[in-house]
Amino acid sequence: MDALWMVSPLLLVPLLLWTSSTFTFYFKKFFYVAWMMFLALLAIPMSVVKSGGRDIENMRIIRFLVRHVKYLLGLQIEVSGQEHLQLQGPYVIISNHQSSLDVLGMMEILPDRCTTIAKKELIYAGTVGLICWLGGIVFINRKKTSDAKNVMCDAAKTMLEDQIRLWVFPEGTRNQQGDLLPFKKGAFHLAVQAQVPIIPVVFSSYNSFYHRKEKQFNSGTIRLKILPKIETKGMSSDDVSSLADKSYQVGTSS
Ligand SMILES: CCCCCCCCCCCCCCCCC(=O)SCCNC(=O)CCNC(=O)[C@H](O)C(C)(C)COP(=O)(O)OP(=O)(O)OC[C@H]1O[C@@H](n2cnc3c(N)ncnc32)[C@H](O)[C@@H]1OP(=O)(O)O
Ligand SMILES: CCCCCCCC/C=C\CCCCCCCC(=O)OC[C@@H](O)COP(=O)(O)O
Repeated sequence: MDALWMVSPLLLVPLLLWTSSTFTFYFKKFFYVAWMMFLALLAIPMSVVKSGGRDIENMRIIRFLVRHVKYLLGLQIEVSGQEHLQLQGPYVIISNHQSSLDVLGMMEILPDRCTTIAKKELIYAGTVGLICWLGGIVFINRKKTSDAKNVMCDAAKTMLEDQIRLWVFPEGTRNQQGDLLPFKKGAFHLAVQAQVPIIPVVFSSYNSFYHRKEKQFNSGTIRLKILPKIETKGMSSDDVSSLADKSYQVGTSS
């Protein structure tokens, strides 16, 4: 009987931990990173066997392996406007960027032959970095604008030569304020140089279930709205600013 009295409060500890929302926050964050690292570890040999190295077709493997992760985190993803992605050939997708959780929404709708532009630091993220490289992700150095621009100019050519679609986060960084930061110009130069349409995608705010400051990570729904394409045919570099402004307005009003 004495032993039971000593053990029962101890049994409460995991229960209290489990119900504490701060614990849930850290647990889910840790689990997300660890699980993605593990999935990347699986994806690396699969990609090497399938394509022999860096190849955009490896994005199919990544997309397939990531799609269940939302369930493990208690998230649902609702998509509208899927028909706007049913275009032939290359295009540029632009979307707002809130957190690394955006990868989940991205993999939900990622079209074939589509990869993304990311900061070069991501390549050092262990197995995740390696699978990003194998998936053909285009890395840019944000601290060296001229290098970043050159890489994106090359990407415009590769898009056409290899029939590739590119996903760019035109805010250039993560933003959790529920609004849109001013757009950088790279995505619009890219679309104009390749003369391909832009497809805006709007992620709903994560604030209803995820708060970094308050350490909250509850269950919730991510809504993805795919908007009609914005044409760039016939545009030149002089039109880039107005194209960026127009895309920004489309994004803020959706
Ligand atoms: C199976 C397991 C799996 C595990 C996980 C797998 C994950 C798999 C994949 C998911 C990966 C997701 C990764 C997400 C990562 C997201 C990011 O990293 S976001 C950060 C990086 N991205 C960006 O920064 C893109 C947006 N930025 C830009 O486009 C910028 O414009 C820039 C090219 C970086 C330049 O930046 P900056 O100089 O600060 O800004 P601007 O004001 O835009 O430009 C200055 C000046 O230059 C002109 N200009 C810009 N680009 C070009 C160009 N390409 N060509 C010519 N000129 C250009 C621009 O017009 C400005 O001049 P102006 O006279 O003022 O107009
Ligand atoms: C050994 C190194 C360990 C590092 C572990 C980190 C690995 C991350 C693991 C899982 C997350 C999977 C998805 C990763 C892709 C998301 C990357 C991301 O969102 O990068 C941030 C970038 O957009 C903007 O960054 P800044 O806020 O401007 O800076």
